[in-house]
Amino acid sequence: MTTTDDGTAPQEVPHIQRIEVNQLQCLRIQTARAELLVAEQGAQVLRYQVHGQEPVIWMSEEAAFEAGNSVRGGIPVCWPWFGDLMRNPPQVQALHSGGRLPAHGLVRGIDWLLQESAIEGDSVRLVLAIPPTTDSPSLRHLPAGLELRLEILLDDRLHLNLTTRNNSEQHIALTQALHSYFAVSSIHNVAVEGLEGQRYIETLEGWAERQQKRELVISNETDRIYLDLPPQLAIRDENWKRRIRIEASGSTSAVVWNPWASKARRLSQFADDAWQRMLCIETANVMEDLIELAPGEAHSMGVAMWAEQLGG
Ligand SMILES: O=P(O)(O)OC[C@H]1O[C@@H](O)[C@H](O)[C@@H](O)[C@@H]1O
Repeated sequence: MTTTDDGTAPQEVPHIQRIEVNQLQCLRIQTARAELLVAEQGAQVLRYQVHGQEPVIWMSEEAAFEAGNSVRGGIPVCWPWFGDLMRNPPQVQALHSGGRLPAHGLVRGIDWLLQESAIEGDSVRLVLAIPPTTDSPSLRHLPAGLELRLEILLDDRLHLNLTTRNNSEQHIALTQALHSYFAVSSIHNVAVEGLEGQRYIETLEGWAERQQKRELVISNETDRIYLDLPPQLAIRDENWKRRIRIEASGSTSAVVWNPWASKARRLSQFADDAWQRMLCIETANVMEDLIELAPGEAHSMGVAMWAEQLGG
């Protein structure tokens, strides 16, 4: 039998393993090509890295992996509202009055339930769902019967698909995001492709509407909501000679965020210089791209991400 350097039997790939990272129960997936780590809390992707390459997804060196707190980095799920509830469309605000109203909604810090895990050839599929709203203290103000699940598929790419099903008896409105923290060689050496000519809301200057003239380069604190987007965006990274492709479905809005130096000092689980190594491009349904569902209706928002060599 072949053994690895530490004398243990090599594990077949793909495989799915349960591990604990500090206080969090996680699923670690290895395929011949890549590694993926997903926390049951928040159904949060914590790591996505193709073997031998720089990580696609950034994780904070100061991440705490604590129960009840969203981890800084990875891909938090924001639902059923994005950002500050008071900045959301009135239909979304109307649904929430009681209980805590934290930024980015209610599901980042709660345990999701693993509903499916399957190895299909060289790929691995997981499905996680929030608990029934009536069972969860944090969700009990939501209409009974509102369901949310995240399907995660790892093949040559990472695919996430977030589905809301309104099995309640009332009309609902929500905003949401897959809050992806991408890893970059240096924020000073990347450009975001695909935003040229698009409308955006500059949240740092009174939520004024602007138009993106050229390709976006980040040169100061950035917190913008882009609207009417085509499905394909990309981060071109000259130092790492790669382009991260980001392909959205069921979404025409995206949030682009980098805190830059001064806000970085005020963020939790975030090193003072970490802003140079990350860039959030968050596939979203926000502002006028909100989701409205009559009883019985469902909506899926997805993102696929992968890295290509520059020039390829
Ligand atoms: O610290 P949090 O709640 O994870 O939010 C981080 C950032 O998330 C981004 O999506 C927002 O646009 C920013 O305004 C916010 O600062």
